[in-house]
Amino acid sequence: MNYQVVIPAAGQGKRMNAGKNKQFLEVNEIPLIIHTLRVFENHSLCSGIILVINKMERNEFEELIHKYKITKVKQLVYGGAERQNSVYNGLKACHKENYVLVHDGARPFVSHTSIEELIQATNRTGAATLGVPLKDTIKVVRDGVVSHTLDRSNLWGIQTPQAFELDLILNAHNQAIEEGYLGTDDASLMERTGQAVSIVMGDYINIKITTPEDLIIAESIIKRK
Ligand SMILES: Nc1ccn([C@@H]2O[C@H](COP(=O)(O)OP(=O)(O)OP(=O)(O)O)[C@@H](O)[C@H]2O)c(=O)n1
Ligand SMILES: C[C@](O)(CO)[C@H](O)COP(=O)(O)O
Repeated sequence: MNYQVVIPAAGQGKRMNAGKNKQFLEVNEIPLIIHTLRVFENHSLCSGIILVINKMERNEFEELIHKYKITKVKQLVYGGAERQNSVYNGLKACHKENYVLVHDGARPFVSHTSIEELIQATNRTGAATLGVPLKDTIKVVRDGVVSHTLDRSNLWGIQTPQAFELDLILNAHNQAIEEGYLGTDDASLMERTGQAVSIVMGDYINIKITTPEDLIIAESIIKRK
């Protein structure tokens, strides 16, 4: 079952504190975004990539796409102030095909196996997300004091890709706009429509490169590949 993927890469990388979009930072001498794009460039089921970028960075992205021969990028779409805005802009550019995946440009280590398991789950429920059971104890904290501890047995760390039937996720985004809801992932918008979202076991190495420490981990992951 072929799919298209929307890759939001229009953030500022504030938590990385690198003075530029973290997508351009190199891991093992290759820009982060190229590591991510190559996953889908090299996946036979991926029919096309919609890359969501900051308008001011178009030249940089075009140069990298050309240099590294990423042929599946079908369109460069401009992002918005929030990740949700960026993803929505990317979804609107998708053509009516089976499934659409939404995957953070800052997650370079997702595997083809995980993607294919995600698509199989989407066949069943119309929506699915990768995730991993949490390993740390999670507590709710208010004003610097622990309020209570959550039952870890039902808590998952959610990753991307997340996969959807295109019409369903577009409807969910439109509903979120009408309700003024801003979520931190796309599955949460689907949940609000009452749509079942399947959870698919991901890999703990499918990390999101967010803070400087993540670059150290990324270098070691790459070296072990
Ligand atoms: N307005 C935004 C915000 C985020 N993203 C993208 O969404 C993914 C996940 O977001 P995050 O890891 O938070 O990236 P940044 O927003 O760049 O990081 P920060 O919050 O530290 O600024 C990233 O690939 C990022 O480029 C986006 O396309 N548009
Ligand atoms: C979508 C996501 O990667 C799932 O864990 C996460 O919510 C993105 O959060 P961010 O703050 O936009 O990086």
